[in-house]
Amino acid sequence: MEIAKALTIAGSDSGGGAGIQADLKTFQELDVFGMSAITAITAQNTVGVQAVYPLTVNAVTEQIKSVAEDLNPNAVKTGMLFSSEIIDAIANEIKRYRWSRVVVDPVMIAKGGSSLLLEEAVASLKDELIPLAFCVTPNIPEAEKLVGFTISTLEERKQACEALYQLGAKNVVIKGGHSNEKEVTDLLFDGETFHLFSSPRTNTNHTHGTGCTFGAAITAELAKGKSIYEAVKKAKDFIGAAIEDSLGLGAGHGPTNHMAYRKRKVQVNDY
Ligand SMILES: Nc1ncnc2c1ncn2[C@@H]1O[C@H](COP(=O)(O)OP(=O)(O)O)[C@@H](O)[C@H]1O
Ligand SMILES: Cc1ncc(COP(=O)(O)O)c(N)n1
Repeated sequence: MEIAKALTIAGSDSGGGAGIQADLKTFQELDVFGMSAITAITAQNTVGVQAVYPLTVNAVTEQIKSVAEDLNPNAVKTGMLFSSEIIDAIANEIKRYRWSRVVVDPVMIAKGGSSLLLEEAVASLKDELIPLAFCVTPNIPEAEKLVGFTISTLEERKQACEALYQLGAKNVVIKGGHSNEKEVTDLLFDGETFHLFSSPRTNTNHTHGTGCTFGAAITAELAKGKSIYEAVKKAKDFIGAAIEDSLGLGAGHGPTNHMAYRKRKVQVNDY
C-alpha cells in the first residue's frame, strides 16, 4: 500500500520547534510522507520572533501547485498564513484541487507575543478558510477572537465550538493549553457530540510549537484515513509525550520533543 502523504502550508520557524519544521517532524514520526508550501520565513528562536518575511502570493500558490499536480496529498494542514491575500489564495487552491481533509490551525500569535497574522486577515480566515476546514483547531485566545466572546467556562467553550461549526468547519477542536486548570482538556465537537480529551498539565515553559505539533498529528492520522476521533486521540497522546519528555533546549519557550512518542512506543514494544 502507498504511504500516506500530507502537505503543510505554513510559516518556517528557523528555531525548528514550530511551523513547517514541527509539522514535517510530526508527519515523519507518524509514518506519513511530509510536503510543504512555505507562506513566510521567520527568524525565530525560543526567546522570540526576530523577523517575519512573508512570501509573495505566487510563491505560495506555485509551491501548492507543484505538490498537488504530482504528489497528491491525502490530507492538508494550514498554519501561519500572515495576510488576507495569502489566505484567499490558499482557499482558492483548496477548492481547485477539491481537498477535503483540511486541518486549519488558525495561528495568530507566537508564545512570546509576536503577531503571526495581520489583524485585517482574521475576517479572511473566518469567511474563506474555516468554511473549507474538515477540522479547525484554535487555542482559547484564537477561538475568542474568531467568535467574538470571552471563553472562561466549559459551557462557553462548547458555545464557541458551535459558533465555529456554524462557520462551516466540519469538526472543531478548542485546545485547552491556555486555561488555568490543573488538567489540560481539548474539546472536540463533530457537529453532534462533544468529546473531552484530558491529561495532567505538565509544568514547563517548553511549549513552543505545541499547537502546530498537535494539528500536524491530527493531519497525519487523517491522511491515513483515520476518523476525527481517532486522529484527535492520537494527537493528544503525541503532544503529551512531546511536552513531558522535554529536550530542555534554548533560553526561552523551548521546543517539544517530537521523538518522544515514537521512543515510548518502541520501548513498550520491546517488552
Ligand atoms: N502544559 C501542558 N501539559 C500538557 N499538555 C499541554 C500543555 N500545554 C498544552 N498542551 C497540549 O498541547 C496542545 C496545544 O495546546 P495549546 O497550548 O492550547 O495550543 P497553542 O500551542 O496553539 O497555543 C493541546 O493538545 C494541549 O492539550
Ligand atoms: C512559523 C510559526 N508558526 C506557528 C507558530 C506558533 O507556535 P505555537 O504552536 O507555539 O502556537 C510559530 N511560533 N511560528
